Order: sequence, then structure tokens, then C-alpha cells
Amino acid sequence: MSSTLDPEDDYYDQLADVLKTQRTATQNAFRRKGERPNDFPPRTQVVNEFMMAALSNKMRKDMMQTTVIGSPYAPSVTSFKDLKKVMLKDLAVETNHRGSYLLLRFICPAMRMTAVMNIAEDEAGTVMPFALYFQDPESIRAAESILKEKGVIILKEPYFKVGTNGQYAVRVDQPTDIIWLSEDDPRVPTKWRTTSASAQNTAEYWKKKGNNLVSAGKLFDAIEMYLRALRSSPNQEEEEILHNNKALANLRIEAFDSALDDVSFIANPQDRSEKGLYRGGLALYGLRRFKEALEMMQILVRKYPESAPGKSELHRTRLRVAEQESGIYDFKALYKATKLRPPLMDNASYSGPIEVQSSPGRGRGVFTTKPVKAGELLLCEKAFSYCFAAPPKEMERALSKGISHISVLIDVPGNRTTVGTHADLIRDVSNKLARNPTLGSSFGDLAHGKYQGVACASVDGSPVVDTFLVADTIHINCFGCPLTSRDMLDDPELYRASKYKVVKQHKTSKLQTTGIWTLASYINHSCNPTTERSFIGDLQIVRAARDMRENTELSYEYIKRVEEMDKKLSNGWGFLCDCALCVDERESSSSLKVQRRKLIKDFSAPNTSNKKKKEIIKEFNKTFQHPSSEVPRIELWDLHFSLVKDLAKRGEGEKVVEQVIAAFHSIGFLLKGGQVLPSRPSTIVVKRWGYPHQGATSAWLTLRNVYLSYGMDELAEQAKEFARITWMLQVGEDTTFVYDNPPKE
Ligand SMILES: C[S@@+](CC[C@H](N)C(=O)[O-])C[C@H]1O[C@@H](n2cnc3c(N)ncnc32)[C@H](O)[C@@H]1O
Repeated sequence: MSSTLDPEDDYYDQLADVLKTQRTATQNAFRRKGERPNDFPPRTQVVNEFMMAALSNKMRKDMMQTTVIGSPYAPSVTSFKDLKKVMLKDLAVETNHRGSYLLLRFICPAMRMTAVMNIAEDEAGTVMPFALYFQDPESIRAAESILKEKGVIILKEPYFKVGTNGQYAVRVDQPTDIIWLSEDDPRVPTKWRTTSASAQNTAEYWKKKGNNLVSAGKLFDAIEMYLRALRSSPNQEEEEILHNNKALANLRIEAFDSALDDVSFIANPQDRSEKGLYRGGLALYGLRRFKEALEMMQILVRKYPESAPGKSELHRTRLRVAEQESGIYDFKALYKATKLRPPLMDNASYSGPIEVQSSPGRGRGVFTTKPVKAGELLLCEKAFSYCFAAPPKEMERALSKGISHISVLIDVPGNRTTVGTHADLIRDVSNKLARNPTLGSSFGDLAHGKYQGVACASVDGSPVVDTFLVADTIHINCFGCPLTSRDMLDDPELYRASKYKVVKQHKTSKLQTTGIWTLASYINHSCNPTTERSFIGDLQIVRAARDMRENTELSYEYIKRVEEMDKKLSNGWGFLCDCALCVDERESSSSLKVQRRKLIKDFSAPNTSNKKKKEIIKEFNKTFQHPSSEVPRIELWDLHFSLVKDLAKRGEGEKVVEQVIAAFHSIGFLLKGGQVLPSRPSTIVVKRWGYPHQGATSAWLTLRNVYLSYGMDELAEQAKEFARITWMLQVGEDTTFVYDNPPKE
């Protein structure tokens, strides 16, 4: 979950009004639940209004899109043979017509708003606006190829609703409720049949049509043609070619399961053609089954040693298997790849010494399976789905590049409004699952809210996806993320530690890019976490923020500690944190909190002397009942560093070191050695790691610089090594940590 609106956010008031209007409209509509209206407007009026709306829709380009999630209803899991036909005039308002189906034909050119829209008619000639949600964006599939004029569908267990404007419509939130009928389907009524429907052409004829459509990028239509060709009695050789061609179209729409089915027409891989092996390997790669993909590519290269694409894919797949097994990544190449739009990394996921187990009171959680050291890589996971929000400068390119626009998601039952790419994420995950049912369990096993819905299922051989369940699951498990965590560093001292130029364009964005990482999703929240995570494109990197024993639970901060933490976590994720910080906060009296606030105010007052500041820090420490190893005193960090700044200016190195070490102790670290006085030790050791503070790297580098200035080179090297570890925690890697050779910015 990310970016649920706060009162201080832009648009808050406007969107709160929109949410209110939607809630009222929903309540009004529900008052009419079950009513069978007899005031349908005449056909010409419905069509004219639709055409006018399509025209004005074309002219308004810049409107922020809004997706409204209404009352959830489960998708149809009933076999078509058990359903009875109903007509549009039989529909009841705000009702899900279980046990029934509609047979509909579209009569206008489709229009794209948030939904793909058309006017549907039934066999009696009654017409009705029709809205289909969660469809691929126009750049992937044109609205006109989805709800084609003259196209015929069966809509199982339809939902009939009254819109905010009082207009009746058939609304489809569950796209898998539709059975798309091909022209020659016997269920298409005779009077709706087109001439090409009954054309008795050869498989070769339909194949050529399919090939032309692939060349034109109309992949969904091409697949329909290949299916038609397969129904036109091809011979064995033609059949194999058709399956291979269909596999190519399926690969391009990322329907990897179907592509794999296509090539499996020849059961034994050893007997497959070069194309069959190649496309089968790519399908397995797309499903992230890299070891099987490698086997397929090895067979290909053995059987067809001259195959250049085979050799190059074999090489690429080997890299993925190596990453998966070693957790070693070429980070330099990853940063380069973040220039891609969208910045999807071509990498495998690595899962280190961790496993999912039950975590009492928290559902499931992730635990270490062996002792680990601070900084160790625990997980580097590629997103299951990722919607990149183009920064304003790139918006123009967004349409053509399949980048997500920021849109508004109005969740009426959840009573919340979210700005970001969540609506696109719901769409992309739903489509991914519908096209790749074998991926269903990795997403379907994730935690979700109260809505039960339908987990992965299939009916009449087709997958069923419950978009309401997808939305509910995304709400709990999705996170906003920057393009790279390194871009988010806001300490100039740290830029000097980075070899590559910092890209600042995303720094001010509000993390509107969102994604789902199905393994990282099992990590629970703690305000005093054991790990830190970072992002490079759609890779999420999780590293140990402390030395941990075997069987220690991993945790990270879903959000940084803020005021009203209980409210934020409970609104966002439905739980109250029981970490020591939260417990202490609840136990602390309001007078104590007032006292702490006053101390901070006094500290920050102009002209407060350093002596006085030190006294205030002492007083502040006295307000805690528990040691800082249990309840880190995060507020103290900034107070110590305010002193550090001043002391550094005066060149009082020993005192700088004293304050930096005190700052670390205040957040639960236990450091041994490291003070300049009295005896200039040669080691500084972290006996216990504390709260992973964002300022830790520059704190270590401050120590390192002071040590150097005192000629304590050994100690300086050790401090630099700790800076490297905390840098890795923050940005994910240490390739860019070359403090001795700062880049010329
Ligand atoms: C992203 S999921 C984490 C995995 C989840 N525990 C599971 O069983 O799948 C987020 C959900 O985990 C639970 N959770 C996370 N951190 C928690 C905590 N500190 N205390 C209690 N529940 C927590 C909440 O139910 C939250 O909605």
C-alpha cells in the first residue's frame, strides 16, 4: 500500500469530495437494488449519446483518470452449460444475475475511457451502454480490438448498474466473465453472422491473415486467426507451424503459459523445430523458470549449432541461472538499465538464507535459516508486476511506451482514495494471471483484506481471475518505490561517496511508482527493523541491517515512524505494531511527550549554547524508561548531529567523535573503541547493530575523516568499511561506493 491520501496532500479536498459523491451515488443505487426498470431510453438516443461522448472524449486528453472500485462481487465460476439466457430487459438494478448469461453484440466503434465502452444489443434489439474495466492500455491493445463493432460475446452472470448520472449500464469488473465468441462460433445467432463467418477457407488462408496481423502488431487478432486456421483441418506440418506462429504472438502479449502449450504440441522437445525450441525456451524464461529455459536452449544449440538466436539466448539464460544461485549481480549494468522505460530489469531473483514461516500474531513472516552478518544480501527480487509512473518530463513519452499515468483509485467499500499507479497495477496483475494461470499461486497466496472472493480457479478450460481479490491483495502488499534508492539520498556528503552521477529527477516524486514483490511481501513491519530494503528499477533488494542469529524474523519499515503511527498502520494494513518503540509510545504519558517536545524546542532555539545543548540531551535521555538497546531514541540522533556540525566547524575532532558515537548509542548501537581520547585505540567494533538510521553512512564517513586528520589510518579504514555496509543497506549495492575517488559532479 502506498500513497493513500493525507489531508496535507494535493487534491485531498477535491478527491474527498469525489469519494463522497461516489459513496452517495452507490447508496442511492443500492436503494433501487432488485428493481427492474422499464424506462430504458430508445436505441437512437442511447447510440447518439454514446457517439457524442466518444467525440468529446477524443478532445479531452489531459484529464486525470479515475477508477472507482464499487461493491465487490465474485467472478462467475459456473460452467456455461449450467447458465440460462436472459435478455437486457430482464435485468435488475445493482444485481449480479447468478445462473444467467447475456448474449450481446456491439453496435458502435468502441471508446476508451477508464473502461473500454461500447453499446451492446441483445437479440431482441434492446440496447445498453457496456463498460469493461481493467483492460490493457491502448498502446498494447486498441479499444476497437477489444469491444469490436459487430463482435459478439457471452457475458456470464452479468452485473447491471445505475451510474452516478442515473444511466443504466452493464458493468464488467470481472473480465473473465466474458466468453469471446469467434465469428464462426455456433452460438452466434444466424442474424448476427458476418459473411466471413461462414467462409470455408483453408488453414493456409487463415494462417496468412494471422501472419499479416502479427506484422501489423495486432497480436490478439492474429491469435484468433491462427485458432481459426487450426479449426480448418490443417495437415500435421501446417499444424506445427500454426502452433509455432501462435506461440510467437502469445510471447508478445506475455501469455507465456499459452506459448508453452503451443510449442508442446510436439511433446518431446528433442523432436521440436528450431522455432519451437526457441519459443518454448523464451516462454519458460518469461515464466522465470530459468533452469528449464536453460535446458531448452541447450537442446536447441545442440540440435541447431548454427542458431545465432539460440546461442545468444543460451548465454542470457545462463546469466539468470547464475544470478539466481549466487546472488551476484552486475550493478553497473543495472543502473544503466534504469534508463529503460519502463525500467524493468532483465534479471533473476535471488533468495538467500531465508524462508517463510508462521509469525505468531502476524500471520506469516520471513526468517533467517542461518546466522547472517549486517549488510548480507538476503533477497534480491524482481517485481511480479510493476507500474512505473513517468515523471512529468517524460509524460509525453508515456503513452507510447506503456508507462503508467498517475491515476486516482476510489475505493468506495474501503472508503479510501489513492493516487498513484495502483489502478494500473490491478489491471496488469489481473491480466498477467488470466494469461498465465500457472503464476496464480505465487500471487494468490498473499495476504489480503476481508474480501474472500474466488482464489485461482478455472471453468470450461479458461482461467478465472477475481479482480476484487487482486485489488484487495494489492492494497495490502504493494509498495511505492523510487527509480533507484540512490537517487533518493539527500545528503551531499553521500554524493561524494558515489561513483556515478546521481539522477535527481525522481527525488521530489512521491513514490507513485508501485509494484508487487511476492516473496518480499511476506516480510512484516517493524519500526525498529532487522533489514533495510532498496530499489534499482523493479528489483527490490533486502539486506540484513544487523547481525542476526538463525531463525530471526526479518522486518522492515512499511513507513518511517511518524506521528499517529497506529492510525497509519491500521488504516493502511490493518494492524497495530507491537515493536518496543510503539509499545513505549503507547505507555508514555502525554505529559512526558509534551516534556520531550519542549526539550527539542529548547534545543533548537537560537543562541542555545553547546553546554546547554548537552544538558538538554542528558535530560532527554532521562525521559526513557528502557535502555536505547531496547527502545532506540531516534529523536536524539539529530540533536547529536547538530552538535557535530558545530564542533566540526571549530575543528574539535575528539568531541566530534564523542558525539557521533553517542548518536550511534542513542539508536541502540553498541560500539567498542573508536574514541580519540584518551588512548587512541586501533580498533572500532560494532558489538551490536542498532536502528538502521538514514544518516548512518555519513556518520561513519564523518568518523573516518576525523580519524584520518589525526593520522589514525587503521581506524579510518574500519570506519569506512562500516560506511560501505550502511551504504549498501541504503542503496542496495557497494559498486558505487568509492569514497576515495569522488566523481566530478
Ligand atoms: C505485506 S503483508 C506481510 C505478510 C503477512 N504477515 C502474511 O501472512 O502474508 C502485511 C500484513 O501482515 C500483517 N503484519 C505485518 N506486520 C505486522 C506487525 N508488525 N504486526 C502485526 N501484523 C503485521 C498485517 O496483517 C499486514 O496487513
